[in-house]
Amino acid sequence: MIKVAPSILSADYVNLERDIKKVEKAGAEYLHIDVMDGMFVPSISYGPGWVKAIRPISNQTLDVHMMVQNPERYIKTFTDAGADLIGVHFEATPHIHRALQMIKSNGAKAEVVINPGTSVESIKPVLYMVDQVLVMTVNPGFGGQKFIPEMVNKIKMLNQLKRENGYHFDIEIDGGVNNETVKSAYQAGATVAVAGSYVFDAKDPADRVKAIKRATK
Ligand SMILES: O=C(CO)[C@@H](O)[C@H](O)COP(=O)(O)O
Ligand SMILES: [Fe+2]
Repeated sequence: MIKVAPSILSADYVNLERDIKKVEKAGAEYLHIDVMDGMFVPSISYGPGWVKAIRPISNQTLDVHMMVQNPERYIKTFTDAGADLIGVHFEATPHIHRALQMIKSNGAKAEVVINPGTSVESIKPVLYMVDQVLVMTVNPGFGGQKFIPEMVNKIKMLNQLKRENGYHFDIEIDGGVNNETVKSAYQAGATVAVAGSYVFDAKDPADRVKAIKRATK
């Protein structure tokens, strides 16, 4: 069964604690926190203050997706705030190896993220050192977009590289995930599913977390 990472981007910010408790109780192992800087992506979302505020009210893995240009500048701020896992985009820095090293040396799990237009080939040199790879299944910047099915092939390639080299990283998908789109990704080897609008735009977010899990039984 896939692990579920609800993205608070689509939660009710005024009732954030209530929404987080609902998905945690429903069995969501991760909480996905989308940090957007208005440069790497057009939107601006929230920063380390949110991670610090959420840390004491959730036992979930706090999964920080940094959509930030030159993320090295902020890694320590986010690990100090309580992030368990930090994702940095291959496209956001000329120093992806250094950025991943920084995450690990600050005590968090390190994730490399690739946009839909970036190949698996380009991140091969850092696969030996990561705890998780995030395959974007939409172009980053906004919730509520449509899953790009062509990305499933990248999951297959990553899964094969895992097998061939004895790597243990998780493979996460992010964007347009629901109880239907998750199926092919799971079959290809995805182990963690981010879902924002599908979970939080629903009347009952707990049901949606369970529906994603059921679809991958
Ligand atoms: O990183 C992002 C968007 O850039 C995501 O984490 C979104 O929050 C996913 O939203 P949905 O596509 O599930 O609505
Ligand atoms: Fe995300």
